[in-house]
Amino acid sequence: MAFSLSSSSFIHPELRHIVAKMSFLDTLLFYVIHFVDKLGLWHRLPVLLGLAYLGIRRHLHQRYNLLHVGGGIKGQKYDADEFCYRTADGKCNHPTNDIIGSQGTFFGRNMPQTTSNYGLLDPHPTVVANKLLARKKFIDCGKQFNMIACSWIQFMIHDWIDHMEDTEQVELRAPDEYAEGCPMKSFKFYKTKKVPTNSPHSKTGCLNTRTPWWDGSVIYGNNEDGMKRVRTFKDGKLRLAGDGLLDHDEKGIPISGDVRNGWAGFSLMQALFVKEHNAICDMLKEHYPDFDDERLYRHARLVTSAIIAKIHTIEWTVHLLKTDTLLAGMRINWYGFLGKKIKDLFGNFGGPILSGLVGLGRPRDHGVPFSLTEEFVSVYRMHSLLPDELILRDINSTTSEYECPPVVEKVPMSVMAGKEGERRLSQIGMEQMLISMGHQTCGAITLWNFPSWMRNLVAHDINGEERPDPVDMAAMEIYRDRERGVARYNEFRRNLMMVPIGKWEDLTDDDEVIEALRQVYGNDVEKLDLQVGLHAEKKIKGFAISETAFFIFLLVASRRLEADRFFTTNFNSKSYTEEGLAWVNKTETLKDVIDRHFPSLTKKWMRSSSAFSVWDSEPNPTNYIPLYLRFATT
Ligand code: HEM
Repeated sequence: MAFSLSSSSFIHPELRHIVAKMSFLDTLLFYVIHFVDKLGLWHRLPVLLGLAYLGIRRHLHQRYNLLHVGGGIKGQKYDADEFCYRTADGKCNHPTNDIIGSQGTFFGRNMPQTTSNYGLLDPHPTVVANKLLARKKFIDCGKQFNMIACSWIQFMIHDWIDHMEDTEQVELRAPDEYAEGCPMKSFKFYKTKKVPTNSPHSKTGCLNTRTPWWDGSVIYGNNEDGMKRVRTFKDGKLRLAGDGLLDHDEKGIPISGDVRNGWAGFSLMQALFVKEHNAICDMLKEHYPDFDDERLYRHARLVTSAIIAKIHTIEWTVHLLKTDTLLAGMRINWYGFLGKKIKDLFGNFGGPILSGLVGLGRPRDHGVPFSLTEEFVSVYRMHSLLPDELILRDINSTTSEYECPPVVEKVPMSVMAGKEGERRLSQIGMEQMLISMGHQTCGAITLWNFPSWMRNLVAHDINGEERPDPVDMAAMEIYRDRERGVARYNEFRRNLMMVPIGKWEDLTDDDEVIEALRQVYGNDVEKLDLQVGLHAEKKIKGFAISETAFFIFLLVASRRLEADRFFTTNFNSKSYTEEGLAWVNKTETLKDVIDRHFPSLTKKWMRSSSAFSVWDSEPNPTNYIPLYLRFATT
């Protein structure tokens, strides 16, 4: 039966082999989304139907787009009651296997490694970077997203993912005919480390040097040594300098959970959440005077990590994908269809749809142990969010309320990175930096917008030390996806059950882009690199990213919550304390966190509805949300 359905002429011929693997019921569900996809319709549907479409899609991705890598690594059972806190290296979170999700485990996959035979240099990454990625003129993303939003996502990336490097280097040398226009004729970098996996999907896999859980490792570190470095071992608190910013070691490297490839905006986010952690410690100590340093630290870490996850889910993502359907969808992920008020009153009684993923009785991994995936890394390559200059504003000006303060200086972003960035940040101070970033729009995720300064970038190693060989990040990103066997754009879409493109006009209506694509890839749409496709794709109104990238988010954003014991079984007062849970519950937005530490700052400077939108923009009109969804979205 499944065969006859899958071979139906209704299904795009290139998707039939995927459908052939499906159960009868899933094939029927696939028909529904495929029908909607063919009409290009889901984002125009009324909210409830849009949510139903996304619900079906997520279900199918959970069934067919989660592949476990590294079956050979055997973990052990452990006593979950004894480890009812987030450990330094991410061990002891999966209910029955202590290793899953810990530092140094494999990246998973959402689809098999590419089956295409294109070579690593076909076409040359430098040519792709020059012709399609390099910024000609800064393209901003309007009022939707500001530099705080841009720094926030780097803050998240450094919580979740980073590939372990090999000790062997590779050199990329621009072909002679293009060398002229290149910022660097050649550059060297370390290969990604590949290790045997014992998995059917891929013989080798890559290792994550960070803990993939949403555990705040960006401020707490990814192992015992990292954790010791950041703690004061007094009252549960973390180290901060006297000016409220991160402390530094004798070499000028910040003391924080992750110090690789940072810049002042990223460091500011770290410092803000260290402040939050320390404020939670104070609150807990007041309510529970018997708690010792260790207990205060453990509870405060759980609470801080949950606040970070919550802000990302119900605020940052909603601003990235600014549509009513996603506003409802993301809040339903946290609070459920019945909304916050009902959840506050009755707790989790209705399962994931009615009461949300958070606080579910048990973690759910859909039969595939939790990890973040290669494809997830690829869709988060969003360096075009970064501008070329940071615009500093005069916060002592007599500007009237909510007006954009005047510019005092435009500082090249390259200067704001690394140690020099840290030095500048301590001169600028937290408040001026927050207000300046709040008022600056960030870059749009589109072609010809890759920051110029990152094409000759001094990168940093895992200890925050400068690398001797600068790199062309734009070319390197193309190389990385190929090196890691991530499918190119069309194969990626097919694997996500999306209709592939047949010609360049299916991707974009921009003639200039089509001409440039032809120059680089000829008429071979299969050759199109994933990054180029994601950046060129026509966007859904309100979305700052492509639809193709979004379907990976749809799967992984839920998974980060529902697979984690501390957002499900252990999201309770025993692990978090009564007061800790109340702190998570009352914190809804980044503005709430900023207000806690700088009580008059947003009142004076922020007109926008969210700290992630440009601050002098008009607040959102109350979105049209149908009556039956009002309680879910407020
Ligand atoms: C000043 C800011 C930033 C600098 C200097 C920077 C630099 C770098 C460098 C050097 C790498 C490693 C490249 C490699 O060896 O493959 C990297 C990886 C990456 N960056 Fe950034 N980055 C910045 C901001 C951002 C932002 C805003 C995002 C947005 C999401 C982002 C997302 C990523 C991702 C997804 C990776 C891949 C990680 C992996 O391979 O596991 N970065 N970045």
